[in-house]
Amino acid sequence: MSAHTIAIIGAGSVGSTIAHTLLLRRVVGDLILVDIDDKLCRAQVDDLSDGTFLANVRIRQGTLADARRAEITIITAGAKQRPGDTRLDLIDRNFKVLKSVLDGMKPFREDAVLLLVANPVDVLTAMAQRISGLPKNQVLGSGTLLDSVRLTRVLAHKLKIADRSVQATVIGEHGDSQCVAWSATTVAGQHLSNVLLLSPEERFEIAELTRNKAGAIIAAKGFTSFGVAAATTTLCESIIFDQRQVLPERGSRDGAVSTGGRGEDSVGKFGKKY
Ligand SMILES: NC(=O)C1=CN([C@@H]2O[C@H](COP(=O)(O)OP(=O)(O)OC[C@H]3O[C@@H](n4cnc5c(N)ncnc54)[C@H](O)[C@@H]3O)[C@@H](O)[C@H]2O)C=CC1
Ligand SMILES: CC(=O)C(=O)O
Repeated sequence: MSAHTIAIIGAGSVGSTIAHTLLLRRVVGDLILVDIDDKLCRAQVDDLSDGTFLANVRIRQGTLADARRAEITIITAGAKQRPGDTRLDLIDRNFKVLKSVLDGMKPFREDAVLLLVANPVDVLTAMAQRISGLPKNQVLGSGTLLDSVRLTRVLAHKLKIADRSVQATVIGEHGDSQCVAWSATTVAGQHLSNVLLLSPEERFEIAELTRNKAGAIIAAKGFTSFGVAAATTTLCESIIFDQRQVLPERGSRDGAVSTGGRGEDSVGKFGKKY
C-alpha cells in the first residue's frame, strides 16, 4: 500500500474521477476529499470506498485544514464550462473559489505541492503561485498535458501505431490559443515529416480536432473527466515515485516540468525541480 497522502478539493465529476484513477493505480494510501457540498462529498466518499478493496486505500471526507496535511493537493473546485463557454469565461468565478480554498488551507506545509486542474488552469496556476506564497516550483497545473495526449492519439490513429510510439506536444494555453509543436513531433525517434507528410490544411485540421475535443465532449455529455483524471494521475505518479519525467506544464516559464529530482537541481533549463 502506498503511504502517500493526496487531498482533492472539489469532489464533482473531475475530482471524483481523479480519486478513482489514483485509487486504481495505487498511487495513494490516504485520500482526502473536500467539497463545500457536504452531502455530495459524503456520497462520493461512500461510493468510492466501495472500490477501495482493489487497492487498500483509505478514503475520507475532510476539511481544508485536513488537506493541509497532504503531500499533494489537487484543486478541481469551481465552475465548469457550459456548452459554448470558453475556459477563460470561468475566470472570475473560479478565481474567487481558488482564493477561498487557498486562504482556508493556509499555512501550507513547507513541502506542499499544489496541483491545479480547475479552469482556466494556466491562469489559476499563476494566481495560485502568487497567492499561496509557496515556491513556484511547488505550484503546478495540468497545463497542456491532456491536449498533448489528445494530439498524440490523433497522430497514432493516423499512423496506425501505438500512442506511446508518438511523441507530440501541445504548447501554450490549455485553451483556445494552444499551439502544436510540429517541429518537435517525432515517431520512434524520427521526425514526423519523415514518416507522415501532412499538408498545412491537414496540420490545421489535426490541431483543430485536438483543440476542440473538450468542447465536443462537453456539448454531448456536459463535462469531461476521464482524460484529465489520467493526466493528473500521471503527474501525481511522477511526483510521488520521483520519476523525473519532463511533461508539458504551464506553471513554469518554460512550459515544461520535470516531476522528479526533489532536492536536487537536476533538470536544467527545460524544466524545474521541486
Ligand atoms: N485542466 C483540465 O484539463 C480540465 C479541467 N476541468 C475543470 O475542472 C473543474 C471542475 O469540473 P467538474 O468536476 O466537471 O465540475 P463539477 O461542478 O462537477 O465539480 C466542481 C465541484 O467543486 C465544488 N466547489 C465549488 N466551490 C468550492 C469551494 N469553495 N470549496 C470546495 N469545493 C467547491 C462544487 O461543489 C462541485 O462539487 C472545472 O473548472 C473544469 O473546467 C475539467 C476537465 C479538464
Ligand atoms: C474541460 C477541459 O478543459 C478539457 O477537457 O480539456
